[in-house]
Amino acid sequence: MVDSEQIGNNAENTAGQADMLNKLKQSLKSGNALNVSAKEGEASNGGNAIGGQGGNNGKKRVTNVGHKVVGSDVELDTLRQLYLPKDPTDRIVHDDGTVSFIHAKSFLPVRMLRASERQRILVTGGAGFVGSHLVDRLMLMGHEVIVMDNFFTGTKTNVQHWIGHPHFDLVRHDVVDPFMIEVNQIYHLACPASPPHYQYNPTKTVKTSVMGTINMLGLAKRTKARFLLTSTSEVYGDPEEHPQKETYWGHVNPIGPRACYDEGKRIAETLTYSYMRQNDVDVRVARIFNTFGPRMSPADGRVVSNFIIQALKGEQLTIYGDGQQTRSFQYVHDLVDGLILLMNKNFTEPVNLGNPEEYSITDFAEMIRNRVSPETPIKNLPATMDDPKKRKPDVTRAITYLGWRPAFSVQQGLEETIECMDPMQLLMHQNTMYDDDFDQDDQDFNSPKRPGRKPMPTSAAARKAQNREAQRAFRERKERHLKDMEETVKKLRTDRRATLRQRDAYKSRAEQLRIQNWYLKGLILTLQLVCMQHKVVIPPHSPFLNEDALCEIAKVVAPEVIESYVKAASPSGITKGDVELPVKPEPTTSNDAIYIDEDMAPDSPYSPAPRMEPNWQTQQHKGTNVKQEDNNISTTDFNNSASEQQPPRQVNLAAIQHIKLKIAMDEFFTSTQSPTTGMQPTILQLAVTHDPRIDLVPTAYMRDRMILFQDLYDIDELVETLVQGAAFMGGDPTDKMCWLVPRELVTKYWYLASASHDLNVIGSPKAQARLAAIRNNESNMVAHMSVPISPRADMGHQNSNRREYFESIPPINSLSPMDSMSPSNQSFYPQQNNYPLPPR
Ligand SMILES: O=C(O)[C@H]1O[C@H](OP(=O)(O)OP(=O)(O)OC[C@H]2O[C@@H](n3ccc(=O)[nH]c3=O)[C@H](O)[C@@H]2O)[C@H](O)[C@@H](O)[C@@H]1O
Repeated sequence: MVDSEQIGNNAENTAGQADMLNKLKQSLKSGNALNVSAKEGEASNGGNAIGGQGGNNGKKRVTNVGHKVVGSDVELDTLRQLYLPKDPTDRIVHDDGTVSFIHAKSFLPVRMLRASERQRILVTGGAGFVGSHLVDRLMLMGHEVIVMDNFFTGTKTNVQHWIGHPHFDLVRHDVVDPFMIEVNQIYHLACPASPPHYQYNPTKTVKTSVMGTINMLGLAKRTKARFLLTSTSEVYGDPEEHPQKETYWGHVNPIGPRACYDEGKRIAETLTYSYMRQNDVDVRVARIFNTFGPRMSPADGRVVSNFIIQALKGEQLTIYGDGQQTRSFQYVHDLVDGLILLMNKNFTEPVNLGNPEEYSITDFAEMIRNRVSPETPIKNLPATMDDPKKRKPDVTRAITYLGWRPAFSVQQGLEETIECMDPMQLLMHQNTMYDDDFDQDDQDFNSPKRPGRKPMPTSAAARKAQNREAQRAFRERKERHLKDMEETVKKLRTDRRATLRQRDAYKSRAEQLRIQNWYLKGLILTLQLVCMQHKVVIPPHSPFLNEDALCEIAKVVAPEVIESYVKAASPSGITKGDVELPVKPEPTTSNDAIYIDEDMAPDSPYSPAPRMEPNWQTQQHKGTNVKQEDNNISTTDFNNSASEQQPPRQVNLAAIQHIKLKIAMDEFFTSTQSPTTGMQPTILQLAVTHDPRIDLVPTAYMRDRMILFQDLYDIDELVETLVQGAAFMGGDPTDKMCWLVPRELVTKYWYLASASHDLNVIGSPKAQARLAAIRNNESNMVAHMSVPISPRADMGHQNSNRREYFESIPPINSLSPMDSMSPSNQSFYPQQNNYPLPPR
């Protein structure tokens, strides 16, 4: 269990790690943090080496590596360019999490070799830690290199700086499977080398060692290539001889956890020499001792990378066992030198390649701790099984036959390795697949989960459980996604239906407007023709003719025209004497004022100035009380006498009525598509000046009468009665037969109706049939039965209004016969039934 205090401390540690690493790097460059005492020309082995043959005492700081004799010599700085961490220049990482790769690439210069000197070299495992350094050197030497790797422990990043080079090829291939290629040399490195890696899948490790080596030896046999096997110090097992010479046969537990690797390499050596003896394959065998250097993965699990990372992160250094076991560590460039020398020298016996600088693991841990972070604690964990107690190479053979000895001190190698640790990689390196090797108590971090693949559990059961969990999560995600999709589709369908409905409504409205437009154009044309016929000059269009305009018009038209206009606009319709030009109304702030258009309001900045409405727009209406409430305009108290004192109102009743009538008429004409000849102006309309509202009364007969008797009635009251009470029964709206009007209209304004028509209509079978149909709600006519003209009546109200309206009508046979044409004779009208009659 990790206690909460420790978690808190660890969280702080994590936050400061990036800073800490950067500081370390900085100070490392200036040689301070690690207390590095190794200077050029100064002997140094850190004082911890157990010493031995070929020790590093007195070693100079290395600046050049390789051997001229085989052409592998190169400056260390050149190699450093290939592995020192730097910002990648071949890509641009974008803020949205995408990356653009740039193809333009420059490579380090490689040696120019004659064709006869240039070798085609296959490096199996060439993308791994050791393999990639070998590839760098072979490339710089001017050879053609083919890297084969299955990327189990290797990465493309290790060799990416050569990808695209004409001398370089990269093949993703598992060496367990046969591979055909024409080559001159084969460096066979492919096999995981770190104990946690090779013990992860022991069977695969054995297959890789055995089948991989057979495949490569077969290839060498066929192509007559020279074959170099990278064997290991592990073939000596837990050695009883110290230091280990190549002649020592080893001490290996064939059934232990390390056997897959130890025995695999031993059989690989057996196979190599079998092919040599049996098939004349030109072979080399290198027995590699513990090696470290740049490009070691933070997840490698071997002691050098583990200790460096732990020290850099301020974690406990983990020593397996008592720490008295020894190892000899060599820097990777020395190993690569040895491998190239071995390949190119004529020596077929196995050769140890290692640095005899020997350390106990405890000493090595303290050395790294003291040089990186002295406060870092060291912790002992249980020993791993079959862990060799000591290991140190006898490199006499390498010195004698190859002229090779390790050049790098462990200190210099460590400096370079630490310098090359990528801080980002270190921070990412938490909870690796090997965490299970440690007790839970030893987990320094309870780090937040990182996105991406989970670490691979070590046990098969845990892997299965992880797979099951992943599959379940995937299923759930899929189901959620499908559900979301279904809902989206449903919503889109609903939206589509609504949009289609709206589109249809717009279409039909557009069609109505088109017809209305056509009709209005026709009307204007007709009016123009009439005006031409009667030599009337049409004044320019203006919603309100002001004083100036009227004076202007008066210059070109007869004075009677102006007089007519003013007369029509005056409330009484009577002018006294000379023409009375309308006066400009006083601006009002009364709440009762109704402005048809906001722009026409006196206060509006858009109001045309000077502007003067005709008087009829601002008159006070006798007996009429118009209120504006919730946009509803109600007219009440028709019968109030003129004597009743009403406060003066700036009410535009005439304009409102005009608009109501106009809207209603538009509706009729667009819905019924009836012929409109009935709306053509009558002779009286053309000849006699009259209130413009009369022009909107649908029946010509009624219009004429209204003009004739316009001095006898109150136009406002009459129009209001029509607007509120007239009902359209369908058919041609200009046909008086198609209208029902309020009873009041017939009784009060009897002179506007025709008694003979009344008789004819009521007594006619046609009227009876119509009314019967209306009452029974059967006729198609009912479907487009119209309604009170009032624009307030929407469709929803129309039906109920209509029903109530016609239900109040008695059966036709109960009506009293009209026995007189006299308007004064009230028996002429169905008194008791109180039902309205259509206008004549
Ligand atoms: O590096 C190498 O060249 C060699 O590494 C391994 O050999 P081994 O000596 O077991 O390598 P490490 O895992 O680095 O272990 C070295 C010693 O350090 C100890 N160790 C390792 C890791 C750690 O965190 N703590 C720790 O005490 C191990 O128990 C062992 O005693 C491989 O088995 C060899 O094939 C290979 O040649």
